Amino acid sequence: MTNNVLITGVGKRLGFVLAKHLLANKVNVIGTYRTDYAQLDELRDAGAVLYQCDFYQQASVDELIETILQHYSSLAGIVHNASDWLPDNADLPHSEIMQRMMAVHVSVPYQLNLALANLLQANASECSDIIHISDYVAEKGSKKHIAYAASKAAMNNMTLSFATLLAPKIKVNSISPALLKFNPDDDDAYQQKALSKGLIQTQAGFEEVIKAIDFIRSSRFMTGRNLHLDGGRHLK
Ligand SMILES: NC(=O)C1=CN([C@@H]2O[C@H](COP(=O)(O)OP(=O)(O)OC[C@H]3O[C@@H](n4cnc5c(N)ncnc54)[C@H](OP(=O)(O)O)[C@@H]3O)[C@@H](O)[C@H]2O)C=CC1
Ligand SMILES: Nc1nc2c(c(=O)[nH]1)N=C([C@H](O)[C@@H](O)CO)CN2
Repeated sequence: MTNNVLITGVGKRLGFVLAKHLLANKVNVIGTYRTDYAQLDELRDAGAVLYQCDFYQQASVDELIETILQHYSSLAGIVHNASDWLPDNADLPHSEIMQRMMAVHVSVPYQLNLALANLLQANASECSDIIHISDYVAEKGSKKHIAYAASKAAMNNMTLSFATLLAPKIKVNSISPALLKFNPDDDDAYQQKALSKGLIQTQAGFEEVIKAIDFIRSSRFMTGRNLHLDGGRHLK
């Protein structure tokens, strides 16, 4: 029985660690990357099949879909992890910022879900999964990442629509983390401010999401839901 899981954005951080975790658990990982980091060879050596795809280039997305449909007859899951955390003051026109946020967090997951639904239906086991990796700010808003937060909110709305459309075989859920892991250029002041926003004032770590993904994949009943992994931010 094939156990193929497509993960988008496996080049670094959560996507990379998640791919390693699933490979270690005998999952056939199909990964997409934009930048070809040296560490991707670790995934290749562990058996992952990786495809380069820039979600900002529709031709690249079309090629990815065509390639997956040609090479695979079933999928056990899709994890939409790829994401670009663009601030509204990025050195781009606001029109481009919004277009990019909607492309990577909404349009491409939408296209992949519809194009690959039959492969998810063909999965031999009882259920298949679509997991949208969203963000706590989808429900809170963000004064510095307005377009990003809006696109993650749209992603959560797609969870509701696709869960209804694809039930009962395919479960569709969101995971909404906050503060998983700082980026290297986050200074101490920023880190302290970000930590102070939660009741549990620590970085969750990527393992928090990996455990949530393992739970969702083991569930036979949860669909159309949003797992909040946010350290109690909603109560501050
Ligand atoms: N880290 C955190 O604290 C939090 C993370 N999240 C969410 O969790 C998920 C993982 O987070 P994290 O690992 O930090 O994310 P990163 O921003 O570190 O990595 C995102 C990945 O997506 C890829 N990507 C970005 N833009 C594109 C594009 N246009 N086409 C194809 N791939 C692209 C990146 O590729 P490249 O390296 O080439 O740019 C990278 O591999 C994301 O969905 C994020 O929004 C939510 C809340 C908190
Ligand atoms: N694609 C990304 N999305 C987000 C990131 C990131 O690094 N890449 N980081 C965050 C932060 O954790 C923020 O919530 C607090 O610093 C949010 N989304």
